[in-house]
Amino acid sequence: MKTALTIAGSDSSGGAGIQADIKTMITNGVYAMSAVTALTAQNTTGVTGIMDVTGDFLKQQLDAVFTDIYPDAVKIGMVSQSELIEAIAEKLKEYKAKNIVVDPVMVATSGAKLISDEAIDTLKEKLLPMADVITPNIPEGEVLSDRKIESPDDMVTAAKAIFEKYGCAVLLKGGHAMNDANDLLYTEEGPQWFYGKKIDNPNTHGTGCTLSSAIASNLAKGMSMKDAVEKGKEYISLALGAMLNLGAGSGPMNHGFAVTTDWEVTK
Ligand SMILES: Nc1ncnc2c1ncn2[C@@H]1O[C@H](COP(=O)(O)OP(=O)(O)OP(=O)(O)O)[C@@H](O)[C@H]1O
Ligand SMILES: Cc1ncc(COP(=O)(O)O)c(N)n1
Repeated sequence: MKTALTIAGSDSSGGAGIQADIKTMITNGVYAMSAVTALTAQNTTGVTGIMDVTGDFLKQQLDAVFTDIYPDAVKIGMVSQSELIEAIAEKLKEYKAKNIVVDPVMVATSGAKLISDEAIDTLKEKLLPMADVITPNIPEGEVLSDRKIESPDDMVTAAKAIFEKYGCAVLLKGGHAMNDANDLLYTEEGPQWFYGKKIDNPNTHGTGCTLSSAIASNLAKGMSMKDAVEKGKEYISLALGAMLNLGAGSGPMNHGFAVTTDWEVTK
């Protein structure tokens, strides 16, 4: 069985962060592991508290994982402090991690800021150059490219700028901001659009976490970047389309739409 590691924050409501990542990885057929960067007290209406782990403890978790069950892919999500980003960069280099997917999480759907300004600089300097692919949404793409993104043409210009600056593939997600759920992948082969039908579902908590984990799972299984993105997008469309409706705010998706309860113990 292929294996994947998520390095991210815990979402107590289970729709985003580590919990979304693990549900996604299981449903996509890989063995899921985690290194927790922070605990959040969070539900579908907002984040009420964040408690970061220490850099040393994050390193301990990464040592424990990499020295025992080596991950075939690594997904990185919420990391709010520079010290933690530095710890991740150091350990990924030490263990020669492969298939690194960075979701540069900055602001939650509910509006809470999930990264310090100083950490954004460290992310740019230390982590993005190590990534195989980064998956910014439109506001994150604006921060990383230093330009406004207001049209599909702007998305191409921004993704190219990010690709050239950090030397990694860029999946710029149109999901929240543009009319359709069209995402742009920029690689050394240039731009490629992945078209998606916008699903009329307000429950989009954790869509970014979920897509990046699906891509990491697909890379772990040996897919090309294009196939990993295409299949990842299919997965998120089905999870959103399952129309789960939980909580008072922007609710979670049904990550386990393909999981069956129709099993029995054979005697
Ligand atoms: N309503 C929708 N219908 C179909 N696909 C969607 C919808 N909303 C988002 N997506 C898709 O979900 C994926 C995640 O994109 P999105 O822009 O929502 O990321 P994000 O803002 O980082 O997510 P979040 O911050 O909520 O975790 C993309 O493939 C996007 O196209
Ligand atoms: C621990 C954690 N990580 C990431 C997100 C972003 O996801 P979203 O923007 O969908 O709330 C989150 N809310 N919580």
